Amino acid sequence: MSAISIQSLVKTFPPRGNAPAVHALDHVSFDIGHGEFFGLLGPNGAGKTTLISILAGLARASSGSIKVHGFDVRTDYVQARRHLGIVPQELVFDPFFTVREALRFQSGYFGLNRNDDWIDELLAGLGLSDKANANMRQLSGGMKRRVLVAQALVHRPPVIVLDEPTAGVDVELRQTLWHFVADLNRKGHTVLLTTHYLEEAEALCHRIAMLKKGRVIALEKTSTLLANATANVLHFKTDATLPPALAQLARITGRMVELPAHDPQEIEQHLAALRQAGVPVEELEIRKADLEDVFITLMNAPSCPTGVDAKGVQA
Ligand SMILES: Nc1ncnc2c1ncn2[C@@H]1O[C@H](COP(=O)(O)OP(=O)(O)OP(=O)(O)O)[C@@H](O)[C@H]1O
Repeated sequence: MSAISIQSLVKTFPPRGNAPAVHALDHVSFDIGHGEFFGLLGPNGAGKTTLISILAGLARASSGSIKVHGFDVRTDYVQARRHLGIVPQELVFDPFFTVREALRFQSGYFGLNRNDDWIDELLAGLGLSDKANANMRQLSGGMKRRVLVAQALVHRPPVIVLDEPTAGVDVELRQTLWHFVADLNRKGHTVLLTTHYLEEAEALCHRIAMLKKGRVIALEKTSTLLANATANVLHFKTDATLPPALAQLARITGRMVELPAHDPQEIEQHLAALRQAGVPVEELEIRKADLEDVFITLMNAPSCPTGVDAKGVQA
C-alpha cells in the first residue's frame, strides 16, 4: 500500500459564460511510497493546486480516485484526513486567536485535548516559542506561515503536503522550514511538495512528477531526470540581441543568457553562431544542466512523457 495513490484523476471545470471548460487534471496517475520526499512541479495553471484541493477534500474529482494510506479521500474522508497534514498556499487564519490557541483549536478538531507537549515541540522546531501567546494578527507573514506548518502537524500526520510553502518567504525562514521538514522526512514522514523553486526540489525531492496542462509529462527519480538532461549549459552575459535561432533555445534573464548544449560540438556551434552575429560575450562558462534546465526542456518539448505511459502510469 502506498502513502498516496492517485488513479486516473480527472477534474474538469465546466464552461462558464464565454469561457470554455477547463481540463485541470487529465487522467493523472502516480503513487507516492511511504517515507518518500516527492515533488509535484509544473508551471502556473498546470493543475497542482487542483490536485492538492482534491487530496484535502476541498474539491471533488470529476472521476478517478486518491487514497491516503489506503483510505479514499471521498468515501473514507475522516480516516484519509487523519493521515494528512496540509500546509495551504494561502495564509488563512483566525486573527482573534493566539498562536497556542490556534494550535489547540486545530488539535481539538482531531479530538486531541491534551496536546501541549507536542505543540511546544512544534513551536520550538519552527522557532515560534516566543510567539506562543502572540495574537495571530500581530505576526509577520513569515511567522504566520510557520504557524500554518505547525497547524498542519498538530495531529502528527504520517503524510505532509506542502503547497508552495516558500512563496515570498525570506532565506532564513526557508532554511528553518527545510531543516524542519527534512528532519520529519528522516523520521519517516512522507512529504509531498509543490514549489516553483526548482533548486529546492532538486535538493530535497527523491522523486518528481511534472505536470503540464493537467497531464503528467515526467515521473522519475530526481537523479534520473538530471542524468537524462542535456549535458551542458553555456552560460554568459551580453548586452547584444541574440540571433533568432539561438534566442529560441536560450533562457534569458536580463543580461544573462543560458544555452543548452548536448555535446562539445554543439558548444562550438553556438560559439561560432555568436561570433558570426557579432555578439560580444562576458563571463563565459560551461556548467552541468540542473533541474531548471530539465524543467524548461520538458515544458517546451512536444508531448513526450518521461517515465510514464500514455495514461500517465509509471513505466
Ligand atoms: N474554480 C475554478 N474554475 C475554473 N477553472 C479553474 C478553477 N480553479 C482552477 N481552474 C483552472 O484549472 C487549471 C489548473 O489550475 P491550478 O490552480 O490547479 O494550477 P497550479 O498548477 O496550481 O498553478 P499555480 O502554480 O499558478 O498555483 C488552470 O487553468 C486554472 O485556471
